[in-house]
Formats: sequence, C-alpha cells, structure tokens
Amino acid sequence: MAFERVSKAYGGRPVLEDVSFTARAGQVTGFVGRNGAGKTTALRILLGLAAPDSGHATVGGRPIAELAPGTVGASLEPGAHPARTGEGHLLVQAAALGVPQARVRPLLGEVGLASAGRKKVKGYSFGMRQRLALAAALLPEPGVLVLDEPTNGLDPDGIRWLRDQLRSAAAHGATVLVSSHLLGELEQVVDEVVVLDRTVLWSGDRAATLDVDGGLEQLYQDVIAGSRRIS
Ligand SMILES: Nc1ncnc2c1ncn2[C@@H]1O[C@H](COP(=O)(O)OP(=O)(O)OP(=O)(O)O)[C@@H](O)[C@H]1O
Repeated sequence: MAFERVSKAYGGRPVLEDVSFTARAGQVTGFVGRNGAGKTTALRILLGLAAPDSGHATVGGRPIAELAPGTVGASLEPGAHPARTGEGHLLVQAAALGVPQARVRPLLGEVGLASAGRKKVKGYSFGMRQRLALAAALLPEPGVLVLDEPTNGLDPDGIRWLRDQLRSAAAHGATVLVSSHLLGELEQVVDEVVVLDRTVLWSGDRAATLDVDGGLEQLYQDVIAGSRRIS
C-alpha cells in the first residue's frame, strides 16, 4: 500500500501536504499524530472515501476502486444501521462480499458479541460498536486491513484480542495500517511507524523506535518537538 505525494486541502486549508509512505505486506504499520494531523483524511483517501487534490494512494499499485470487494477491510465508517442487529449487519455485509454466512456467528463470538449479536445496534455501547466495526473489517479475511483508532472504546481484553488479530493478520501476509494514540500499546504490535503532522514527519521500523530510550512515546515527542527528523 502506498501514498505518493498525496495533498488535500479543505476550504483552502491544507490538511495533507505531499504525504508519501509505504505500508508493506506482512507488516503492521502504525500511523500516529496529534488530533487533526490528517490521519483519518489520509485513510479516507486510501479507501476512496475522499479524493486527493494531487498524488495517489494505492493498494498493490491500484486505486481501491479497481480492487475486488473484500480485498481491503476497514473500520473507518462502521455504518451499521441502528435498527439492525449486529448479526444482521454482518450477514448483509457477508452477502455483499460473497463471504459464507456461516462465518458470521463464529466471528461474533471472536469479537465478544456472541449474545449481543442478536440485539439491535442502537442498544450497543461504544465499545460494542467498535467490536462490530472490527468484525466487519475482518469478515472477508482481507489481505489489507485499515483501522482507524481501533482500540477506542475497547476494554483490556478487547485490546489484547485486537493485538493478536493484527499480529496474526500480518503473519498471514496481510498489510495492516492502524492509527492510534495509544503509543505504548502500538509499540507492542507494530513493525513500522509513520508519524504524520500534515506531512510525514518521521517513518521508521520497530528497531529504530526501540532504540530510543523511552520507546515510541519518547520518539514521538522528539519528532513532534522537531529534534528528530526523517533521515
Ligand atoms: N470533510 C471535512 N471538511 C473540512 N475539514 C475537514 C474534513 N475532514 C477533516 N477535516 C479537517 O482536517 C483536519 C485533519 O482531520 P483528520 O480527521 O484527518 O485528523 P486526524 O489526524 O484523524 O485527527 P484525530 O486524531 O483527532 O482523529 C482537521 O483540522 C479537520 O477538521
């Protein structure tokens, strides 16, 4: 997956400027940056939900619109209808993606919604909605996973489960791009890190982050303070 010189402005205000980086297959790439740094905008562009003013974001060298449905799993816009049950939501998604319906119940169990799956989404807590969004992203067993702050609302068990999912997806060759503000958590799961603030301020591998005393948290502070720059 690659961003090549992607720029985007809203109302004349630049939100992304010349953003270039690659997230590789078989790796988890962490995408970090302050509130408003442009992470979600970049992910939306990758997913074809927003158009860049210039540059390209591609998966396997192609824009997402050209890929078969289910190639990319994303948790950006959950969009579950409130009157539908969690199970109903996943069944509709499965039908649209050509995924066997039989995958839905076990997946609900995996994300901890085995009994809640039969209840309407409007009664879900924030964390339950997040779990459902993650289930929807994982449903087609995609080769590419794009998750925007997936730990938001998750309890400690959910966070541990997510960590295992991300590692397992990467171990099976998936390209995983995950944004998060939980740097201590992210540090445990990533192979690569990209720090964004309108443009890419820093990118490097896990070894480079662990090399820094204080790990990713300190590296992030250094990058934001300008004392560590992309080499
Ligand atoms: N559709 C839009 N119209 C106008 N401005 C937008 C739109 N989408 C995002 N922005 C602005 O673009 C900037 C970047 O927002 P974005 O959501 O991409 O940041 P982020 O890094 O994901 O932030 P956070 O960590 O808070 O989720 C913000 O200033 C936001 O207000």
